[in-house]
Order: sequence, then structure tokens, then C-alpha cells
Amino acid sequence: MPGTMWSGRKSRPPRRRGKSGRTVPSGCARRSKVRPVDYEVNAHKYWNEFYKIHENGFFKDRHWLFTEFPELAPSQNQNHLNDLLPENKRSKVPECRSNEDGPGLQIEEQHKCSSNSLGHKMQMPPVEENVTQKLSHLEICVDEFPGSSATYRILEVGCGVGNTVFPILQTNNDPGLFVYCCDFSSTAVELVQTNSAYDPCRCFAFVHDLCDEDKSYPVPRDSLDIIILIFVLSAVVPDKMQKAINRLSRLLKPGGLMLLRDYGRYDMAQLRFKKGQCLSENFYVRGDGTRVYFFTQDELDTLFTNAGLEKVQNLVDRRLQVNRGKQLTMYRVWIQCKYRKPLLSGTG
Ligand SMILES: C[S@@+](CC[C@H](N)C(=O)[O-])C[C@H]1O[C@@H](n2cnc3c(N)ncnc32)[C@H](O)[C@@H]1O
Repeated sequence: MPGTMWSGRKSRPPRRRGKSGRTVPSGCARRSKVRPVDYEVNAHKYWNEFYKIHENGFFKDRHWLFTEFPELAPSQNQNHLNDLLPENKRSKVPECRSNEDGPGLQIEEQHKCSSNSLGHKMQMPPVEENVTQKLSHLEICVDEFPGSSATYRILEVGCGVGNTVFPILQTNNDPGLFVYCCDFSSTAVELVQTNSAYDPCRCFAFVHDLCDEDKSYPVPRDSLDIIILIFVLSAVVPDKMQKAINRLSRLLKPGGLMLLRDYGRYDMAQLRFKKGQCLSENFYVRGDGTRVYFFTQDELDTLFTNAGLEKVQNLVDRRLQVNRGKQLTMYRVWIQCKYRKPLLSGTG
């Protein structure tokens, strides 16, 4: 493994120092020249451009998912709510797995999904179209919706080209499983739908902006066992995060779980941003127009608990990644959370 774990209170990532000697992680003294509103209004377009360029060759399949989130593995359908591990029982993530931050940081062999098969054209039953079209401004409260007969329902929000969804579909052979996935990039969703592993009998990919308050998800309240957020909440403008999490929380069954893995404060990617790339505190725009926020554990705890969820896990994962080929040493900080909807939920 080309990486070394670093963790614990004594280990600290290198930080930039300002004139006063204080840590200056963000270059936030100067604002971006482009108005932040442009990045907000056109956010999906920047991601569309990103996926037009990279297709499904940028992010790698999240095979570590099942060690970190065993709830996604097979056999979780029965009594999964009783199986939740306490925080201190977390398992080890395989190191150096993804290319979240840029092509220059790629370490592992990239696993490419096949995207050339058109054999799996979307064969949605007509009810899906009816439901999403006719009830797009209402809560879905009908018995028939995509995956309505499933016994274990997972939704991934901000699914990109399916690097989380396809490993789940391939690994979890539970016949009662149904996986929903959405992204506000229509280009990404199209790449999911045209992937040869896309099976409309087990999966429903749709375009959806998790910040869009006027559009509902195509599933009823209290219907999902798991909601997954992998490096997506960080792409959302901070003042819209809470409402987005509130809306998602309503979709969870009592006892259902929200799973998140995302960038932590002072991750190497944050320290590398230049002046002028900062849109607001700890929120930056990359060269390609996509944005990223760097969380603290407390901020995520507040977002989830305000949405009526209870903490199962909230940990910071610090690692030293070494790319020997490029002679790069990278201090990574990720945060991983599991929050559960109480069995007797008070969320409105
Ligand atoms: C860093 S990528 C992660 C993709 C995927 N979760 C993975 O792990 O490979 C962030 C994704 O979030 C999507 N995204 C960003 N903001 C979104 C929003 N407001 N609604 C839905 N998707 C969004 C982007 O289009 C992009 O696909």
C-alpha cells in the first residue's frame, strides 16, 4: 500500500502560516473574482462539463464502502438496525483509493466502468413518469413508485457516474434491494443509465438537485433504509446544506441511516487552494468551476442532529498518502458519519 496512516492528537498536517504565525488554511482574505452567485446558478453546468471531459474515468469505484459502511453489504436486510457498530469499532479503509482532488493525485490503478453498452435502455414502468411528473410538487404518497415492492431501499445523492452505486449493485445480491441514485448533472446521470451494469429492475437513476426545494424525490416519506452522501455535501453552498439534509431526513424510515464521507477541515486540498479561490469561509471554487467545502465534525453533527437524526458515528480519518511516482506526500482529512432516524421520530 503506497500510504501511511497518520492519526492521533500528536500528528498534525503541515499548515501554511500567515504573517502573524497563525494558520492560514484557505487564502480567504481575498475573494474570487467571479461572483459566487455565478457558481451557484451554474453549478450543475460546471459538473456537466466535468463529466463531459472525464466521463466515468475520474472517480474510482468506492470498494472501501463495505468495510466502512457494512450496512450496504448483503444480508443487512434483516435486523440491520440492531447491528450498528459503536463508533470505536470502525474498520480500516484501504488506503489511497480515490481521485477526489485531481488527476495529478491518482495513485491506484484506475478502475473504469464500461459505459458503452446501450443494451440497457431505460425501461421504466409508466408509473414512474406519472409519479415524478404529476406529483413533482407534492409529497409522494402512493403505493407505486420505482422500487415500491423492494424491502431494502438505498438512495445515493450526488451519485456522479455511479462509483458507489455499481459496487453496491454488484456486491449486494439481496433480491429485495433497490437502489436509487441522483445527481444534478444530467451528463453524469446519463452515464449511469447507459452503463452496462445499470439494471432498471434494481436501480433508478434520476436527475435531481438536492438544494431544489420545489422538487420532491420520487419516493415517499419514511421509505428509505439508507441515504448515502459521498463527497457531495461539500459541493453544496453552505447556507443550503441544512434544508437539503432536512428534506433527506424525512425520506428515511424510522431507524434508517444517513451515511456520509466527505472532506475534513485542513485536508491537503484545502491548504492547496490559492488566494482568490475562496468563496466564503472554508468554501472554495476549483479551476473547473466546481466547489468544495471542508467540514469539521461539529458542523456535520449540527446539520444531522438539527434534522432530527441521532449520532451513531462521527469520526475524522487522517491519513498520509504517498504517491511515490510523483514524489508527492499528501495529508488527507476525511470525515465519516452515520446518523440514524429515531424509531419514534419528531421530524416534521
Ligand atoms: C465529488 S463528486 C462525488 C460523486 C460520487 N458521490 C462519488 O463518490 O464518486 C460530487 C457529485 O455531487 C454532485 N452534486 C453537486 N451538487 C449537487 C446538488 N446540489 N444536487 C445533486 N448533485 C450534486 C456533482 O454533480 C458530482 O457528481
